[in-house]
Amino acid sequence: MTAENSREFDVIVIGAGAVGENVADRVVQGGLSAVVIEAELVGGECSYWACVPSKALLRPGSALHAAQLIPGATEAITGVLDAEAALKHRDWFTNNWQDGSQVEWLESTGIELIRGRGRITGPREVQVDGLDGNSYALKAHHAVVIATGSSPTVPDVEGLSDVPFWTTRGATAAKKIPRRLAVLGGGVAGVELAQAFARLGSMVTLIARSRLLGSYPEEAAALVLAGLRADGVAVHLHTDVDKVEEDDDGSLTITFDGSTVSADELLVASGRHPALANLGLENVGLAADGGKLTLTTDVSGLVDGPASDGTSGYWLYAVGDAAGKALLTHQGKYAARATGDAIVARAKGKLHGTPKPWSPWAQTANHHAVPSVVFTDPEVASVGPSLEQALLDGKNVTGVELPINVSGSQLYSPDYKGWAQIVVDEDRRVILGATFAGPGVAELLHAATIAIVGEVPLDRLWHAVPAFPTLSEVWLRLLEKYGL
Ligand SMILES: Cc1cc2nc3c(=O)[nH]c(=O)nc-3n(C[C@H](O)[C@H](O)[C@H](O)COP(=O)(O)OP(=O)(O)OC[C@H]3O[C@@H](n4cnc5c(N)ncnc54)[C@H](O)[C@@H]3O)c2cc1C
Ligand SMILES: NC(=O)c1ccc[n+]([C@@H]2O[C@H](COP(=O)([O-])OP(=O)(O)OC[C@H]3O[C@@H](n4cnc5c(N)ncnc54)[C@H](O)[C@@H]3O)[C@@H](O)[C@H]2O)c1
Repeated sequence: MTAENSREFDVIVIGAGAVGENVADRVVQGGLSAVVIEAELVGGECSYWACVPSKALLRPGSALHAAQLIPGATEAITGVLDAEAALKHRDWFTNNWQDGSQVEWLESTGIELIRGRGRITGPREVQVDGLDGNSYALKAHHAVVIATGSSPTVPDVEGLSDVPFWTTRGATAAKKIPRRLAVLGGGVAGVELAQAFARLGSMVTLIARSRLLGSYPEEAAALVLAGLRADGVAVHLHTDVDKVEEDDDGSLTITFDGSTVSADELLVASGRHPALANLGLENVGLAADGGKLTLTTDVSGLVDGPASDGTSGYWLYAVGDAAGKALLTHQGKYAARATGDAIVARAKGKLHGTPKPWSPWAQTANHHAVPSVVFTDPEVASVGPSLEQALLDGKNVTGVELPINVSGSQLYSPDYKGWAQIVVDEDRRVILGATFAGPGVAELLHAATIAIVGEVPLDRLWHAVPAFPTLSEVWLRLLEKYGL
């Protein structure tokens, strides 16, 4: 028996991942009412099947390896990783896939939650098939926000649809470590999870149709490749998978390049696309273009289309993975803060039209400074364009590159291997991009992000003195090599 509940809110947010939660938080802080609709767990992919569990699975291996690299500590290491304890730690980190604490937080902020699947039925209107069996007809006074995240893109490989395989959900929520794991895809998810499982005891084969980490500089990817190989991962690059078959004993045979590999599990990590299917977008004139639906948004997250054509005012927004720009939690949350604040500002008549760059309502950094970290060992930390990308963009730039070899890296380990690159805009003499690869470099990244966002002139950056003996001394070496 279903009851129809008609409700009205200032803002309706579809999807209670990290991004949806943040939009709702900002609008409520701005004095508007908000409801979030969630079909699965409050907290979304990052908390339960992505960032958090994958990092929990990687951290024991990187902690052990860091100790193994330094004389004095190496001698103290007499055992191997305890996979069962690592899985238990991962379970703790994901709250055992229970979202009670996140629901408590929602309640404490005054955001209403409706559990169910949301679907847009018209301008400012959302229908929810509630998990409680009820149906909800919701109306938004100001805005509907699509924060539905992304779904794995599964490649068209012969036999794949007939066999059981893991997407990143299967891998991050694994209950045991498979003896043999095959990984299809050499992007961030593929390399991180290949290393995590190799260090936890799996024999891992990674097959990538191009090089590893295609959007990062080759020198950085080469260090990650060496790290994977040192952990015993068999890596096959520039290789297409031809066929996947299930054997009588339940194992899988993967055929590629005329050879085969057997595996107990296959992880398909070949990219993601915005989760926009069955969202009712056709009801507001947004149809799939050539099969896949993507949305175009302005700097405030406003969807380009019927919602911004002036007929029904500004009301439809997309943020986070659903907007398809930077599929990263921190960048999605940044976009969420800007979108939430833009909705409030428009509701209060403080914002008309498109917000100015770098105003609180504009996601300007999405176009200049998106930081990302590949949490392998060695790590890769990058922000802004690589030299290759900047040159493709037609910028007048100089690249400065060097191996990381400073007192801080020697202190880290006598065998430390790292690489760094900065990209200098010659017209403005500021840094446009930076990449660091090596153990422990993730914490170097925010300095680069600040230098880029703040457009700090190189001559002033020269006065930012790195402490001795830290990895940050690489900044000084880079500026010296540039010619300061
Ligand atoms: C293996 C892996 C590791 C990652 N590691 C990192 C990392 O270390 N750092 C990082 O920054 N990023 C990482 N990411 C990316 C990160 O997980 C995403 O960028 C982030 O989760 C996006 O947040 P979101 O809120 O946009 O979407 P999601 O977290 O996917 O949330 C969307 C929510 O919407 C709900 N939903 C969807 N459709 C509907 C509907 N119709 N009605 C109601 N609810 C709906 C879903 O159930 C979901 O809860 C990783 C991704 C993967 C796959
Ligand atoms: N540390 C992090 O921040 C982190 C970790 C994991 C994932 N993520 C995010 O999640 C997103 C998805 O990660 P991902 O690794 O799945 O995507 P990705 O886009 O980084 O990599 C996809 C890989 O799959 C390969 N591929 C695509 N189609 C293929 C095909 N038909 N056959 C064989 N290989 C194919 C690509 O060449 C590429 O190597 C990323 O965009 C990233 O932003 C972030």
